[in-house]
Amino acid sequence: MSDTHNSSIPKKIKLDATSPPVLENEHNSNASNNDVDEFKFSNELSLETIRQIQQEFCKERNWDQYHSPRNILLALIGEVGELSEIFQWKGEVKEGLPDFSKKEKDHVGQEMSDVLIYLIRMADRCKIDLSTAVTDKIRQNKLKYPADKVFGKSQKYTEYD
Ligand SMILES: Nc1ccn([C@H]2C[C@H](O)[C@@H](COP(=O)(O)OP(=O)(O)OP(=O)(O)O)O2)c(=O)n1
Repeated sequence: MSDTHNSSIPKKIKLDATSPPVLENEHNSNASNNDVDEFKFSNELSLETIRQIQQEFCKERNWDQYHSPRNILLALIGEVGELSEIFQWKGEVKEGLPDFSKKEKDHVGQEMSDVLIYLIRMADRCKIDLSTAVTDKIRQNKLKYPADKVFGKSQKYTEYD
């Protein structure tokens, strides 16, 4: 059955060491429904779309001259600092941020967006295809941390036999 016919069926990401990441219907895998989180992002934006929007935003303002890789990196770190500021002094926070006000949670989303926008802009200015880099990195992570070897353990890969 085609993907369109199964759009309401939860999907599981399949990624092995040899093939690119694909979304496959759970019907076609051995995974149980418990493996799929209910929370998910909307499909509004891809990394490439954000790259184009930010490129346009900067062109319209004649800001390319300021957006050197180093300047963008500093701006990115500044935004990570702003994101950290929201969490500082709060101690450990619960998954889903149930104890945050709506205003605080919106603020978290805004600062995360700034971080992502600058990260994508930096990749663009460095001419690094971030989509491909992320795909490669996820593949490396899977090889470095085989599930059967590290299941339930949190050490770095260098600490395993
Ligand atoms: N020279 C700039 C300035 C801004 N932006 C874009 C990318 C970020 O998404 C956002 C950052 O804007 P601000 O520097 O105004 O930072 P904040 O939005 O975090 O505002 P504030 O520092 O008041 O919280 O705008 C950009 O691309 N290049």
